[in-house]
Amino acid sequence: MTQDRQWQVAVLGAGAWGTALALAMLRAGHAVRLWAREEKSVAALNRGENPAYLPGIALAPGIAATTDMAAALAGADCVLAVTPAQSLRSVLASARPLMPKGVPLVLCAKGIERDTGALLSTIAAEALPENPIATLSGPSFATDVAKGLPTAVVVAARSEELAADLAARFSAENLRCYSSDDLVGVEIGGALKNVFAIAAGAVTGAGLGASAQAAMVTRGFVELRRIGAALGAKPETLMGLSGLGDLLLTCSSAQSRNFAYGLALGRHEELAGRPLAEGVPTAAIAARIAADHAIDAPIIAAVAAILDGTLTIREAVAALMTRPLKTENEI
Ligand SMILES: NC(=O)C1=CN([C@@H]2O[C@H](COP(=O)(O)OP(=O)(O)OC[C@H]3O[C@@H](n4cnc5c(N)ncnc54)[C@H](O)[C@@H]3O)[C@@H](O)[C@H]2O)C=CC1
Ligand SMILES: O=C(CO)COP(=O)(O)O
Repeated sequence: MTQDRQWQVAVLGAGAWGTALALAMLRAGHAVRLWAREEKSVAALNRGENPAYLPGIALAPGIAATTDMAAALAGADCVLAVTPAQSLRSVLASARPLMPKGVPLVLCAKGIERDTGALLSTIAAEALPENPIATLSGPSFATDVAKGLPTAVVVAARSEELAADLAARFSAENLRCYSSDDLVGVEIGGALKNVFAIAAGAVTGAGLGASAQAAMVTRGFVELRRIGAALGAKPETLMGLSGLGDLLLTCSSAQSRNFAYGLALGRHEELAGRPLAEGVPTAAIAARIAADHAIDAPIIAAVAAILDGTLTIREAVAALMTRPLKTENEI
């Protein structure tokens, strides 16, 4: 990488994904400052580890971790927002007075704001109207990226030029970034797949079989496309990495925290204190968005009802299996 392509990148959020992306940015040749909420995370990160979120993975030297958001953001050419979706609004409110003017803000969380139904790009546009917004999504477990395993993601922005520039700057030997001008489509794919990953885990946990699993993921994908269409996503985006790609990954692997959450749900195990499962808040708001748009989304509605305790998995399956018959291609 030539010197003029080297950026100062600020990463806000030092959990599994923020740390993995900080490493990816280093590998792509950038200088990286990583903002963490907790002092103890900073001390560990500056020792080359993140035992709370990426246990057992040695971090290459070069990430400058800090709890001082002003120091993290000072002089940044680009900012990655990598805290959970439900905290984005408050994190960006803190960043607002410190944010370098005009630099791209790349949203890396996957979710929809539970209380308002706002997409993360809407929250960001309200909080930081002077910064161009992009999103990075796709099938990418933090541990895989942190270990430098080959991974492909998509970077989207309304400006095709910005998306292509970010994708080129973020790509490295083992991180291949495609670009897209479909910001909303990429966001929706990443947010909604988490709901189906919970459902897939629950199907497995409840012992409903591989056939049920495939049917659920396929029909879930129909619901994702319906909601995507209503919110302005391009259909082909949802057939790509952030959509089908991330569904394939997280609906088939207990490495996914959403799948693991569903697995615990299906097995009637304790749910409190589990790692972050973004699909939990997103299921509730996605069900409301579907209802508000009169979109038929029975799997999302079932997941939301199971999570709020008003439906059992057994009842959900019975209801889904006895819905009126229809042609398959009704979108
Ligand atoms: N872990 C993964 O494999 C991937 C995660 N993502 C997405 O990235 C986002 C973050 O996920 P992870 O880093 O994996 O989560 P995590 O649970 O590993 O870490 C979350 C981080 O955010 C911080 N945090 C939590 N609430 C906060 C708040 N209110 N204010 C400031 N900081 C706060 C925590 O201290 C922690 O450092 C999620 O939306 C997730 O869906 C996307 C792709 C891959
Ligand atoms: O989004 C992810 C991989 O693409 C990570 O999924 P989980 O949050 O379910 O672990």
